[in-house]
Amino acid sequence: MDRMEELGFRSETDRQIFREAAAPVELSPFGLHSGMFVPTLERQGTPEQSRKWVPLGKSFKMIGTYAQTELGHGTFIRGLETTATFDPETQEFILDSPTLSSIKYWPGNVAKTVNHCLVMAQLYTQGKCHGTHLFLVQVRNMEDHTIMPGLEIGDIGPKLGFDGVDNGFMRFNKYRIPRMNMLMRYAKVLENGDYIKPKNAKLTYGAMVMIRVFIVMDAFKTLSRAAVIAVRYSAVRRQSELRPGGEEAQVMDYQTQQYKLFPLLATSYAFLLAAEGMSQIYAKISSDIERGNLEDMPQLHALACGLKAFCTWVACEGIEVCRMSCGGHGYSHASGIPKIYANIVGACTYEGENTVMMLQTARYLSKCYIRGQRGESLPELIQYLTTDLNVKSTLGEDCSFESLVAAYSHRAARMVAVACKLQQTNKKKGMAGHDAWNKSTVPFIAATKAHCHLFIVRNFVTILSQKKIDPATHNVLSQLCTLYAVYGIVENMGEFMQDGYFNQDQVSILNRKVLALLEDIRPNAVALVDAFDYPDHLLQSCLGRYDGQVYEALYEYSKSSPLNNTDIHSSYYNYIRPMMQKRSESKNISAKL
Ligand SMILES: CCCCCCCC/C=C\CCCCCCCCCCC/C=C/C(=O)SCCNC(=O)CCNC(=O)[C@H](O)C(C)(C)COP(=O)(O)OP(=O)(O)OC[C@H]1O[C@@H](n2cnc3c(N)ncnc32)[C@H](O)[C@@H]1OP(=O)(O)O
Ligand SMILES: Cc1cc2nc3c(=O)[nH]c(=O)nc-3n(C[C@H](O)[C@H](O)[C@H](O)COP(=O)(O)OP(=O)(O)OC[C@H]3O[C@@H](n4cnc5c(N)ncnc54)[C@H](O)[C@@H]3O)c2cc1C
Repeated sequence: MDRMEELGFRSETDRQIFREAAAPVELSPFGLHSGMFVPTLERQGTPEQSRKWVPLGKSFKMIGTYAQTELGHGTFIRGLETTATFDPETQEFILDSPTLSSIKYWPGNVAKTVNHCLVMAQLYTQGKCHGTHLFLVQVRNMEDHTIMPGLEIGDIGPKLGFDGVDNGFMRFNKYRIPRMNMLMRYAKVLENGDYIKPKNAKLTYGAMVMIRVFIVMDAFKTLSRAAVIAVRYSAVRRQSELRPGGEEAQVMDYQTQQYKLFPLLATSYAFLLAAEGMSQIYAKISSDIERGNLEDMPQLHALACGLKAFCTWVACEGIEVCRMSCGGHGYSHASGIPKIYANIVGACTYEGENTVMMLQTARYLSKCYIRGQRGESLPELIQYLTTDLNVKSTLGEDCSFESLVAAYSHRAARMVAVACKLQQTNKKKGMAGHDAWNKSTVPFIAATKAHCHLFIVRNFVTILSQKKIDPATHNVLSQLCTLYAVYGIVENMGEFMQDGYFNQDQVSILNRKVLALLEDIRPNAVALVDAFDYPDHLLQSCLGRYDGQVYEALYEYSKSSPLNNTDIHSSYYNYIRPMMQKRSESKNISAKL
């Protein structure tokens, strides 16, 4: 923290880059403090509350996290059981964990690190429940870091990854906090206990929307790092004879290796641009919301949910492909890839479990579809829903951007229509609304993935069409954009072909194009990963080193393994030798052994 001050790092992005450089493969134990706790105080507190608490948070005089999930509920926020009951006599809220399932469980850094939490709890005042709200709660003594009386706090134990984060549990036993510790920017409890409700109850969910936007950028960062490692290693690794009797080939010269890695390289560039686009949309709409204009809040929620789920699912699958494309060495921590995977795969769950997030976007698409059918105007990003589904593709040998975007628009519009019609058919069969919805959610998930895929392809094309880029760079980026789009069609051909949108010749064109693009990109593959400019320190990979000295690095890495500190391990003396001695004393063992 002090070093960041010395270096004059003011922006959160610069600070995050510094944190990643300082701790390249472990998530910071202060990440949630900086990424969720402080921004939520800024956005959900009154001006007075922000003025009081944000400086304390930014100077680390107060260290906090976001404590929402409980043993019994993570997804269903309205089902959270922690209570915050207002006591007008003492002007306090009484926080309580009334049941075993209400114990806060999972909040990052709650176990040993933080001294404060933002706690999501059901607000009760004047005998009435007003739903979930956020409360600032001191959980440890500021002098000696002991747990405050009335609280039970601990670590939840080992996890798949996220080792730098002490996820914990926390139980409240009639724990009192001042009335003014409720974040009251949008909802308030007056001294007499009167509840002033917010313009929109979902404003208290704002912190999650913000982090979902961050996670889209995380999906890019993690996938691109794995791609850098795998592509560089594929340039160094020689294995097997491509030409009989010739020298062993760079594995990157095998078409199958190119088909594994180059679409992921293209996806990395697509996700970077999508994350930047998402961040710009978030900045605009969240500032509108802060000024009281909530009109685009549903669109922001739907886009953040959908992209967070789509990008983390694709990134995690892609990181695994990168690992496997490095053979045995990819399975070693020396490659750096297992750690990348272990730290990001949780993102498919945290900040909104991906399926549930996709269904939020699906719900928004369903409503927009109905509005479109009525001829009502739709937000620009959704206008494709009114695409004429009788139109066929005009795709030619050149696989133009226009024909590719049209294909993705058609696919998404068709799939949303199929899901909505199933939902409507279910209703006509007499199903209740919630059953008609539930019995159409599988097609809605597929349609929502198509919707997100369209956003990313269209965004990539738009940026290439609008940005001033030198011709050589534009040519290579256009190859990546075309590869991302064509590969997505080839890999999901059934969804594009179901209504005969492409003819047989066009399918052949696409299958030929994806292979041709692999050859086009091959000469620039290493340059395209070098362009991300990740220092070796950040990659922590013997396989992805900039200098390509892979075997030297692996040998040094292995020699440094703690198991090599002694030639004979204590297990020989404690177990192996006694076992062998016992065997050799046995009568039926031949002395000749
Ligand atoms: C550890 C390292 C951290 C590093 C941190 C950063 C460091 C530095 C900073 C910058 C760099 C950033 C890099 C960080 C990268 C990320 C790190 C993340 C760390 C991981 C920490 C994890 C934290 C957590 O997991 S916190 C808990 C998250 N929990 C959830 O997300 C719960 C998900 N569930 C929900 O959101 C809701 O239950 C729901 C939306 C699924 C349903 O809500 P419900 O009230 O039931 O509403 P529903 O009936 O479905 O819908 C009613 C209408 O309301 C609309 N709506 C719902 N939600 C919203 C919303 N948020 N906004 C707007 N509108 C909403 C919904 O659409 C309905 O509308 P309709 O019109 O009626 O259809
Ligand atoms: C690494 C990590 C860090 C975390 N950090 C924090 C933190 O700092 N603070 C915090 O408060 N929480 C944190 N969490 C908790 C996290 O937010 C929750 O785990 C997440 O919201 C998912 O909720 P859940 O665990 O209840 O899953 P569930 O919702 O129980 O998921 C189980 C299954 O049920 C399905 N499901 C649930 N609801 C529906 C539905 N309506 N329709 C269809 N299917 C459904 C899901 O798709 C899933 O397949 C963290 C979790 C992890 C893994």
